[in-house]
Amino acid sequence: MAAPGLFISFEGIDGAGKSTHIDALAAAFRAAGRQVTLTREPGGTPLAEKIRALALHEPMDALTEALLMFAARRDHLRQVIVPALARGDVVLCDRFTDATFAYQGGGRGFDWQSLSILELLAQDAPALGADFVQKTLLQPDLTLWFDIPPAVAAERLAGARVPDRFESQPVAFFDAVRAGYARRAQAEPQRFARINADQPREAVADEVRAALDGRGWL
Ligand SMILES: Nc1ncnc2c1ncn2[C@@H]1O[C@H](COP(=O)(O)OP(=O)(O)OP(=O)(O)O)[C@@H](O)[C@H]1O
Ligand SMILES: Cc1cn([C@H]2C[C@H](O)[C@@H](COP(=O)(O)O)O2)c(=O)[nH]c1=O
Repeated sequence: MAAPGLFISFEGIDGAGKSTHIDALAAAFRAAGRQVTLTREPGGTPLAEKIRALALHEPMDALTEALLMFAARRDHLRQVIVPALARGDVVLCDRFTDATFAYQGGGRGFDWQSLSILELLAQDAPALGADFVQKTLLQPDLTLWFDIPPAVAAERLAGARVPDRFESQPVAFFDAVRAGYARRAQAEPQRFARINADQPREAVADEVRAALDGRGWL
């Protein structure tokens, strides 16, 4: 019998270092014989990538930003995530719904209750496909939260690329985003693994591997 699908998300403030570790984890799963779908949010489909370009570069208010994130996510769920999980793939996703609560909720100050309603709407089950039958919201099986002080992340990003709308925010914004992630992690401690990202790459990789060990996935 094919292995059931597995959904792992990678979260953290900009520059935390999550992208650095996604490819290594994909290689580990492939070496274990698993089919891997590597994707990201906002993005992952042609439509969602167009939304990403708008959300990262065009001026807009917090509600517009939140609506765009969920619109992109719905298309991504329909086109990529749900079909991949149904095939039995390991889905490695660079950000998912926790990012909306952390950035639009924590960072922009948008209220969490409204975000929860949008989350429900974006996952409206019948329209996600006949195979998508579930009673609860789709959440990752594991969320790796790369936690780092904003000043350290900013130093890593400095000069690396032209900053987008989020990357150009002040440290205080990322303090609030980080607090948003902490709140999500506290609410669902079994799903979240906090990775201390303020360490050399090898030490971070060891923590990532330790978070996977014991779950029987690799
Ligand atoms: N442990 C580390 N120590 C020092 N520098 C690191 C470490 N991990 C990653 N970096 C560097 O920090 C920068 C940001 O890393 P990366 O792009 O992986 O972060 P990210 O969390 O994916 O950021 P973003 O969400 O903004 O794309 C890169 O230049 C990367 O080489
Ligand atoms: C999913 C999601 C993302 N964001 C923000 C977080 C980042 O600043 C960018 C994505 O860029 P990355 O370098 O690929 O991580 O978008 C957000 O504000 N809300 C979300 O839901």
